[in-house]
Amino acid sequence: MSGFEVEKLCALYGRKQVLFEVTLPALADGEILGILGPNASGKSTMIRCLAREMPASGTVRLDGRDQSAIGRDDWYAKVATMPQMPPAPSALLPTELMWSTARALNLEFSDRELAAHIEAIFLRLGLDELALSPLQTLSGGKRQLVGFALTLIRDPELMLLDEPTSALDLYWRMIVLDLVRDRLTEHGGIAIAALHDLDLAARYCDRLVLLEEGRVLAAGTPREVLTAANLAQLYRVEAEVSDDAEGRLRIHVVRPLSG
Ligand SMILES: Nc1ncnc2c1ncn2[C@@H]1O[C@H](COP(=O)(O)OP(=O)(O)OP(=O)(O)O)[C@@H](O)[C@H]1O
Repeated sequence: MSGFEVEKLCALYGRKQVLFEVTLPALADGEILGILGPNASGKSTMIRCLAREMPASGTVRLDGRDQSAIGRDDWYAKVATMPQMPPAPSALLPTELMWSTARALNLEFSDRELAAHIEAIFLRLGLDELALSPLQTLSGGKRQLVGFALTLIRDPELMLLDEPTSALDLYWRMIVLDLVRDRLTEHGGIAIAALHDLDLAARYCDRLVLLEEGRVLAAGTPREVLTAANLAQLYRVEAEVSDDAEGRLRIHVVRPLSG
């Protein structure tokens, strides 16, 4: 695995253009890229295009190979996507969903190995006691954790996560991103996550892209792009950016800017 490159990505819904020549920083093995931007700036659309769920023009290269040159089955084996919507409430059990996803991916696990693998994932995510509870009886946050568990079934080269922590409390937000980091450290790969939480973005992402109305406003390390001026332009908020006692970037949003 050598990297992931995205150049001049353009996407439309009908005649409405939503992404305008979006180029991402070249990503190396082990890196997490955060995509930040206000509502409707195009984050989910970008994740969908990268996941190959909707057409786009431009260049997408995984491991030096053009996306279009990689067969669909091969692509879905290499790329795990967590959509913004968690698994719908239904009578399905979390464990059934994990098994059917693993079967659809043709993973080379014996039944015994797969059962142990799923149990380990559920344990890490605090889902072990809910494995046999129908999804319709789970809270929204727990269903989001089940959605994340699905991306951990295999070791993808690329993880695409659309607001993976939006329904989670403070503890589970960090556990999910710690797990992404651990996966990349242990097995390699790249993660791209659309996020709204600036503190999480600063803490976990190696690089950030700020999206404004489908265009890149800024790209770079959290320290380079999370400036008071960029936050004012992007989100229309007054923010104070400083370092905490441990040298971590701290963002304090003071108020919405009027006008
Ligand atoms: N299926 C669709 N058909 C038509 N327009 C769409 C569709 N999905 C999204 N859009 C439009 O594309 C633009 C970008 O939407 P997108 O969902 O990518 O934004 P986002 O940054 O993920 O927003 P949010 O933070 O609210 O989830 C919006 O103007 C939205 O209305």
